Parts: sequence; structure tokens; C-alpha cells
Amino acid sequence: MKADSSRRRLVERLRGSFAWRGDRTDDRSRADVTGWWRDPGLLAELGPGLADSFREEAPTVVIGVESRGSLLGPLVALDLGVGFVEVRKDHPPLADSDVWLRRTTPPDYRDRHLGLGFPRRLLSGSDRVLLVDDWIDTGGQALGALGLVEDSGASWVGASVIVDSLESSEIRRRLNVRSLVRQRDLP
Ligand SMILES: O=P(O)(O)OC[C@H]1O[C@H](OP(=O)(O)OP(=O)(O)O)[C@H](O)[C@@H]1O
Ligand SMILES: Nc1ncnc2[nH]cnc12
Repeated sequence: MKADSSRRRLVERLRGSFAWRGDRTDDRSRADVTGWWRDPGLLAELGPGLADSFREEAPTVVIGVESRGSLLGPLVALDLGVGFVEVRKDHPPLADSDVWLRRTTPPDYRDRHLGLGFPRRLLSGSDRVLLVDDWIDTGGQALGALGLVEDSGASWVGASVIVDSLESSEIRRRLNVRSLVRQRDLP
């Protein structure tokens, strides 16, 4: 009962500080989520809210793709009492494959194939990895992150996101995505 009411309050806050750039449109790249970090009450609830979806699976580390993943991931990691790995996009050290794991993503929602990577020493075979992000759309970036985690030998737990607008249920299953809201819950 308490969980239901706090989930409802979270959805209301997400709706209240969400906006479109310009007129409301079906072009998701014009969704403006920046108000979500401006509301102190919402900011305080996002870490525990995103952590709750996977708490029972006991992840040992959170990863996030810059930049929204780097903003939200540490909030979730703090709540779970684990560390955080920042996945960089097209960063110069990606060239050094002895030190960095790297993967090129399938096309993302902007049709980009991004180079993702992080230093290989940051994950070990015993890690259970939770990806955190604000929005999953094509799943391209998350699939790139899944590839990196597989290359590291660690286990993938799932992806905890605020909004899920994936069209492919096969990708949702493969990534084990759990979300706080559906896009249709937003204004
Ligand atoms: O499911 P996909 O189609 O891969 O899209 C999802 C990703 O795209 C957005 O990041 P964006 O690249 O816009 O970067 P930003 O966080 O730096 O704004 C979002 O924060 C996710 O990380
Ligand atoms: N942050 C975001 N806002 C809107 N659409 C997106 N698709 C992927 N990321 C998004």
C-alpha cells in the first residue's frame, strides 16, 4: 500500500516537472527532462525509486552512460550501498584497448553509432551489474553497455530507467528493463 502511494507520488512529480521544447510533439528528442533534477523532492526520490526496482537482485555495482547515466547512476549506487562505473562516449582513451573495454553501439534514437567504454579494471567476473538511465528509446546505448559488461566477464542484472519507450519487447527482455513511467504517463 505504502509502495503504491509513493510510486503514485513519484509519477505525479515526474509529470509535473516534464516539458516539451516547443509545442507538444511526437518527436521524442524534443522531450525536456531537465526539470526532473531541479525539483529537490523529486531528486531525493529518484535514487531510491530506481534502486527499488532491482533491490532484491542485489547488484554489486551500478553503471551509467554519460551524461544522464552519470547523473542518476550515483544516486542509485548510494542508495544500494555499491559503487558506480561511468561509461564514456567517444572518449580519447577508448583507443587504448589494453586498458579500456570498448564497443560500438547499434544506432540509437539519434541514429548515432557511439563508441562506449570504461577502464577494464573497474569490473570483475564476480560483479552483478545494474545499468541506470533516464530514458530508454531504441535500446542502442544500453545494448552497447550490455556488450561491455559481457566482455568484462561480469553478469548483467538489468536496466532501471525512468522512461521506457522501447518498441521491441525482445530488446526489453534481453536488457531486463524496468521503468518508473511509460511515455504515455507523461503530459
Ligand atoms: O535507447 P537509446 O535510443 O539508445 O537512447 C537512450 C539514451 O539516449 C539519451 O542520451 P543522449 O545520448 O541523448 O545523451 P545525454 O545524456 O548526453 O543527453 C538517454 O539519456 C539514454 O542514455
Ligand atoms: N532523454 C531523452 N528524452 C527524450 N527522448 C529520448 N530518447 C532517448 N533519450 C531521450
